[in-house]
Amino acid sequence: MSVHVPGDAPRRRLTHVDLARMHSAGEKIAMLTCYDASFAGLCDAAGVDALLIGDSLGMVVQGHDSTLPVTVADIVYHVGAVVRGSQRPLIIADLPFASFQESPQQAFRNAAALMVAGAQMVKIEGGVNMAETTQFLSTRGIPVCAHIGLTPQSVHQFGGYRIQGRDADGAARFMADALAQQEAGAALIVIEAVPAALASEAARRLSIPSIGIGGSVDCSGQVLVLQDMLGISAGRKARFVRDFMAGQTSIAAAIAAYVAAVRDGSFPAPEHCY
Ligand SMILES: Nc1nc(=O)c2c([nH]1)NC[C@@H]1CN(c3ccc(C(=O)N[C@@H](CCC(=O)O)C(=O)O)cc3)CN21
Ligand SMILES: CC(C)C(=O)C(=O)O
Ligand SMILES: [Mg+2]
Repeated sequence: MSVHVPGDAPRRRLTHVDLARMHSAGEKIAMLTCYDASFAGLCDAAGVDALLIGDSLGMVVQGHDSTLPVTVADIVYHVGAVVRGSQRPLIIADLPFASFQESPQQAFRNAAALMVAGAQMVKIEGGVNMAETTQFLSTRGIPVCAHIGLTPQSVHQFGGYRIQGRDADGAARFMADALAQQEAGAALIVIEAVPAALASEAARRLSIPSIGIGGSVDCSGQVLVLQDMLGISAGRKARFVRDFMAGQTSIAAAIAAYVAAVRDGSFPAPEHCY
C-alpha cells in the first residue's frame, strides 16, 4: 500500500495517462466517489487512484431519491473541496442531468466549469448517443470518462435501477456503446450493472481502461460510492456493494482494505456481480 510518509518525493496528481499505464501494466485502478476534503485526505492516504465527484451526491449527501436534481453548481462546490483535500488522486467530475444532453456546446460549457473548479476529467452518461459529445470535448482539451450500462440519470427511461444488457439485443447495444465511446476519444469508461460475462467481454475488447461497478473483476479497476463501502448509506444496498467497514476499527483502514481488495482482485467477488 502506498501511504505518504514525510521525506517522500513531492506527490503529484495522477492523470489519465497514468491510468492508461496502470491498465497496460495490469495494475488495478482503485476509484471511489468523494464529496469533501476530509474524506479526500483519507482516500489519498489510503492510496485511492481516482476520486469521482459523482452526482450520487444528490442521494447520499442531499437526500434526494434520484440523481436528477443535482446541478453543475453543486458538483463545482464539491470538486473544490475534494481538490483542496487531496494531492495524488485523479479528479473526475460527473456532468449532472440536463447539463450535457442538449448539445456538444452545452456539454463543453458545463464541462469547462468543472475543469476550472479543478477536475481533470468529466464523466458523461451515454454511449452511441453521446459519442459526438465525447469527441467534441476530447478534441478540445477535456478528457472524458464515459459511463455505460445502468446510467442512473435514465432511471425513468429504464423504469427503475435495472441491470442492463441482459438479453441479446441489450448486450449488443451495450457493446456498441462501449466501442463508440472509445472510438470517439473517451479516455476511461465506467461499466455499471451489466452481466459479468458482458462486462468482461467489453473490458477485453477495449484498449482504454474500464472501471466496473456491478461489472466484472476483469475490468481495469473498480469504483463504489464511498458511503456504500463504509456501510452508512440509507436503504437497500445494491448487489455490487461490499461493506469494507465490517471488521475494521477505522474509516482509514476500511478504505485501505478496499484499495487492497481491488488491487489483488479479491473485490469484486462473484457475489458482487450479476
Ligand atoms: N448510494 C448510491 N450508490 C450507488 O451505487 C448509486 C447511487 N447511490 N445513486 C445513483 C446510482 C443508483 N444506483 C443503483 C441503485 C440500485 C441498484 C439496484 O438495487 N440494483 C438491483 C438490480 C435490479 C435488477 O435485478 O435489475 C440489485 O439487486 O443490485 C443498482 C444501482 C447506482 N448509483
Ligand atoms: C456510481 C458512480 C459511477 C457515479 O456515477 C456516481 O457516484 O455518481
Ligand atoms: Mg454519477
